[in-house]
Amino acid sequence: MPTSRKSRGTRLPAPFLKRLSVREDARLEEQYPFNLPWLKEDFLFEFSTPVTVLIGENGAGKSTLIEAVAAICGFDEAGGGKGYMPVDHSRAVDRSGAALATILRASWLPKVTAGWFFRAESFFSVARYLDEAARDANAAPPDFLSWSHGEGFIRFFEERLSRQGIYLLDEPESALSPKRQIELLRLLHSIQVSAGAQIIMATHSPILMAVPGARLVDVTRGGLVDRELQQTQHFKLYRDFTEDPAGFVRHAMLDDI
Ligand SMILES: Nc1ncnc2c1ncn2[C@@H]1O[C@H](COP(=O)(O)OP(=O)(O)OP(=O)(O)O)[C@@H](O)[C@H]1O
Repeated sequence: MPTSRKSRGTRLPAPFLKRLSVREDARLEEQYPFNLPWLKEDFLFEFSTPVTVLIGENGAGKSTLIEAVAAICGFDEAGGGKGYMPVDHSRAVDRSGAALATILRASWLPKVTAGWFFRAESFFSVARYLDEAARDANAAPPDFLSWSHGEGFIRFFEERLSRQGIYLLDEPESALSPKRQIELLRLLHSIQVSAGAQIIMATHSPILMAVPGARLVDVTRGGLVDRELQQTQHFKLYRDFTEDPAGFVRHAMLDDI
């Protein structure tokens, strides 16, 4: 992977963010986000691979956890990198991730500040912001918006993920066809192999869950649980669907799934 290592870069391999735990002095209040079911006083998550894939049911708290990591990294909660504010904050931006971050302790080796928080819903604002910033600097704008939504996403990932840093991706599949998801899978695999960057990604896509060597972590009510791809609910559902689409749909109509 072509990594533009600046003098401040590290030679150490990812993962750079090693551990997240609840601070000893934290008080877990009754309201969201402190009442997420897996958030206990002894919550501890150790990152062991360059690519970590978070899975789990809708509402499990994956986005909230990723937003908290974004806040810890100093990234804008609405998406972007350190020091970027691409989204108009005059309209309410949910600060739950930042609230969660206040009770978490993060351990790094080394602390990296480069990276990006990618959210599908703010990609348009982020891409426009990057164009404006480039024009202000008399540079060529990256122009991610002149492509289709999915093509723009992939070009953005190709450009950004080749740099050393920590990258937080929240459901990046949302604009990607299965074929484009395979392109992203290839990129993620190269990062898993080179360890030049750390990726923490929440996804519902079984294709993106299949990054060879990546750690697959299920966010459940009881805690964060390691899984094999074939054990996941997502994989089993898609497998059953592709094996017998008509039978699968018949069962689904009966609310039998
Ligand atoms: N601002 C909020 N106030 C109260 N509850 C919230 C708020 N934002 C999210 N929640 C609740 O917190 C839980 C976790 O939400 P979150 O978006 O982190 O889940 P998720 O695992 O990312 O889900 P999905 O797969 O649908 O994206 C959900 O039950 C949600 O309804």
